[in-house]
Amino acid sequence: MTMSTSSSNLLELMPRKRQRSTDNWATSVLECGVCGEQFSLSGEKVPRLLLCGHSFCHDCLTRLPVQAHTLVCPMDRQITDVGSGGVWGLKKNFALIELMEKLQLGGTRINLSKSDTPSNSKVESRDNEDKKIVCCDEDEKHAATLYCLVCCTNLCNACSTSTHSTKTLSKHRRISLEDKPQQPAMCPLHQTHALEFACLEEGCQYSPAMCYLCKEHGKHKGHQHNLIEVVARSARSTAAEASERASAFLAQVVEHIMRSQAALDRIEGGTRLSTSQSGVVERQQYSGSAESARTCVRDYFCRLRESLASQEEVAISTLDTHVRNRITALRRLHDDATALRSQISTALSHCNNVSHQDDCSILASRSEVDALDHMLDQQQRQFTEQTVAASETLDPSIPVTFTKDNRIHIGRKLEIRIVTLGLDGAGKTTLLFKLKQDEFMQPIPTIGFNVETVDYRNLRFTVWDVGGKHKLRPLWKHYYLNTQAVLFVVDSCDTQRFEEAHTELAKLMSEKDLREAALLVLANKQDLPGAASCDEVAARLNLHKLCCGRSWRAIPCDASSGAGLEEGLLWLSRQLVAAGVLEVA
Ligand SMILES: Nc1nc2c(ncn2[C@@H]2O[C@H](COP(=O)(O)OP(=O)(O)OP(=O)(O)O)[C@@H](O)[C@H]2O)c(=O)[nH]1
Ligand SMILES: [Mg+2]
Repeated sequence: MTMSTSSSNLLELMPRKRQRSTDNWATSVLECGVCGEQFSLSGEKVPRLLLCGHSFCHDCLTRLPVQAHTLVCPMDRQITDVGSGGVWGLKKNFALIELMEKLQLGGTRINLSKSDTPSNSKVESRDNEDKKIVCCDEDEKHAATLYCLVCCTNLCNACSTSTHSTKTLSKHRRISLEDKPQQPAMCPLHQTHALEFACLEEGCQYSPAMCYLCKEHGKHKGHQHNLIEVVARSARSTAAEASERASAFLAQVVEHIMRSQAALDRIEGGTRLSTSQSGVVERQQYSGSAESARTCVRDYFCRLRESLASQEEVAISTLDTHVRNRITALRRLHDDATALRSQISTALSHCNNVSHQDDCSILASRSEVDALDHMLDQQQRQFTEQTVAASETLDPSIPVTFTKDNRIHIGRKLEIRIVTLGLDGAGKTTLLFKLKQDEFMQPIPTIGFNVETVDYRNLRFTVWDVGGKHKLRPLWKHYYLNTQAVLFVVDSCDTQRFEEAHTELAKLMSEKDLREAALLVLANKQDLPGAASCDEVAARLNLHKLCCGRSWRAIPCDASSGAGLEEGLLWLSRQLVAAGVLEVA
């Protein structure tokens, strides 16, 4: 649509000639400048505000052309940004609405729509318009206000008095023009007869109105019928109900459009027009929720990078300290060896000299040579011992391993502390022996604890095995501190005690010191007939619920063959080690 077309449309929409008295200021202020109809508190005639300050009714605004989300004011041609929501997005003129409400409450004689339904307000304002153009039949310049039921004339007050001044005429009943009875429509076939009846036959539904002659002798003869006003009343009430429903539905849809538009604006952000204190209209950028979410993600990763950077610094400083210590130790070794070399060279040269002496002289030096030989022997033994002890210092490699919490371990073995718990007789000690010596031994019930180190790849597990007898269980808590993993052993054949095992495990899981510890449940004694499967053990111990949020695993095993132990150690190492030069995985 071009601007010239819109201008011609605007002309159509410009105010009609108004016939209201100018002294009724409230009426003229509360009219739409385009259609001249009165504003209403809501609905189609509600006043909406343009950027230039002019207000027009919603109905007229929806008929103005919208180009690139802008409207041109019909009064001063200033442009208003309406956004993608169109006219619905324009602010209502609440000041005007408030004024109308106040006038209504104060009883000012203005005809505000109370029903507020768009259709009602429209019909009402059109009715008002029509009523106003009824001229007095005696003098066309006057507006009629009365209707004489006898003379059937529209009269103004003055003409009513002057024309009905005689004794006979003064008795004529005159009613307000608003109450004037409607003129009955006449039958197109029998023009002297009014259309008084409505035909109720299905075939006549498109032209049901009929006069007496049509009903008695014409095409509706014998048809079901009723009085036209009765049928019309029913149709009118149906239409009114439908109008009310449509109005409510429209309001619902408009509300939905506004809400969805508001949600879109909130997500996308954009530009908002606002009026400063000095009255200047300004455009303000505002960010939507999408941008806020992006900022939140960026902040999170920024903090993560900062935390990683500081962890990296700590790790590098640990490495530097390690390297410094290694270099210092190597230098000391080197210096000691250099001093020793000098001592040995001196002794060597002395021995060489003595060996070339004559018989008498060599005999005199004999004790001195023996002492030298003894000293060399002693130093060589000491040197060999030191060299063996320093073999690791002489290894130039620097093995590095990282734990899951990004701590660094430098050296061949990363030490991990584990505690083995479970009911008495579950097989904890048997499993420990199997791990350590690869032997199936018949242990006696543990009173106190056993501790062993088990090397696995680049890890060194220190495994604490604590007695599981009922009276020893209160001692378990002394083994929790700094424990990185718990091995909970269950006798898969002892189904009667699964409940007891569940209770003990539940207590362990609530321990503060074990909050970060990984949990490996070993369903032991799988070699015995009647052993419950690992899944059954997991279900009976309710592991999925008990260990929610923790790193855990249940593995079937038997201590007699060692089956399942390798898998368990591998799983543990993967839980505790992130990466390293020797790579666990
Ligand atoms: N067949 C079979 N017997 C096992 C297995 N594991 C343990 N046992 C036997 O179960 C019994 C109890 O084993 P222990 O290792 O002493 O049990 P525990 O959990 O250390 O018991 P407490 O020290 O009292 O807490 C011993 O007779 C073991 O030989 C297994 O996998 N298979
Ligand atoms: Mg034991």
